Amino acid sequence: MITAHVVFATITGNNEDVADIITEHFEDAGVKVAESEISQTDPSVFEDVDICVVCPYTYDEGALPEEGLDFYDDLQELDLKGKIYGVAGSGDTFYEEFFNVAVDKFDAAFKKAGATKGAEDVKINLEPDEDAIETLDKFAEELISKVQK
Ligand SMILES: Cc1cc2nc3c(=O)[nH]c(=O)nc-3n(C[C@H](O)[C@H](O)[C@H](O)COP(=O)(O)O)c2cc1C
Repeated sequence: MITAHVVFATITGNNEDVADIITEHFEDAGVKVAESEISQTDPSVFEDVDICVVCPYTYDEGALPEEGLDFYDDLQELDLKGKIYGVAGSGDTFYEEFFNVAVDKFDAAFKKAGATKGAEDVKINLEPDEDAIETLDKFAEELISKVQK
């Protein structure tokens, strides 16, 4: 059975919604999945699953979630060779060049840990709408198919 862990950081709920959509897709596809909030999670949980996902918000012109800084630092120190990862976040296009910068930063952290990118980064604007849900379903599907290869 394929296993996955989805970690989210949220202030107003949008990234929890993003994580819920991905988690539900995994469940419907028969993937054994856990979902947790970033400050309550040690990144070493990723060592025990096939698919690793982070859904972060971006704050203060490109800043990572404050409560996720330890997680972010520790993630880069892990050895995640052979793991499939994906990053999907919600930001706000109002912030222009800083739009969803935390997604790029987590992508770099997973790369540093040696994990394999299973799907392109997803950058959602605010609350996920119908189009965003479709994009997130595709994202989850791609991650699963990458494991099956
Ligand atoms: C003070 C402040 C700063 C923000 N800075 C950024 C930013 O630099 N880039 C971005 O994409 N979104 C930024 N946002 C928007 C949030 O990332 C966006 O509303 C996101 O959907 C919040 O996710 P959450 O509902 O999971 O907390 C900012 C929001 C606030 C209130």
